Amino acid sequence: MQMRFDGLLGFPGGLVNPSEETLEAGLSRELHEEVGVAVPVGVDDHMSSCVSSSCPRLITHFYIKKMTEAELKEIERAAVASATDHGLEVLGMVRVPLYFLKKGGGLPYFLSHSFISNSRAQLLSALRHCRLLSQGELKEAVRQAEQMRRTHSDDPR
Ligand SMILES: O=c1[nH]cnc2c1ncn2[C@@H]1O[C@H](COP(=O)(O)OP(=O)(O)O)[C@@H](O)[C@H]1O
Repeated sequence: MQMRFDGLLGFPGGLVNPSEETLEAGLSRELHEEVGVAVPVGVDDHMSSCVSSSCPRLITHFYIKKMTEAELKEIERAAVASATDHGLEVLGMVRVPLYFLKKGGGLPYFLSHSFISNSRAQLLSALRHCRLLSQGELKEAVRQAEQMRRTHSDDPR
């Protein structure tokens, strides 16, 4: 995922006007700006679509692209070295911790942060779809994250 300019976590991507280009062409263009390398995206990579709760004229389309660790590392390097949006719209790529540590560390803590739009739900559906974590582990991570959020909101400031 990435840290966005507004301080929220989200996925690489952006707005596409479907009367001007296909969703996949628009996503490939945004990926090039945000991660600095060409990542070919096709209709077969489409995972889900959803009307945005914040703006009914906006539809969020989510794509999953499987890659090797070497490909991921190349993207991480390019995101800093050559992405035109680095330091502007994107403040850095982040890896999602797919493990549990004591006291909610790892995935639960990650999920307790703030995410743009429905990207948190998109992350959870991708982890489920790719079977990177079991249904039980995901439920437990969400439960611990909610508990942590409640604790934080009680913190005196
Ligand atoms: O990772 C994401 N998942 C779901 N929706 C997102 C995500 N990132 C951005 N959005 C939605 O898309 C809208 C446009 O995002 P953004 O302003 O970052 O696009 P841009 O890169 O074209 O400027 C946001 O207001 C938000 O509702």
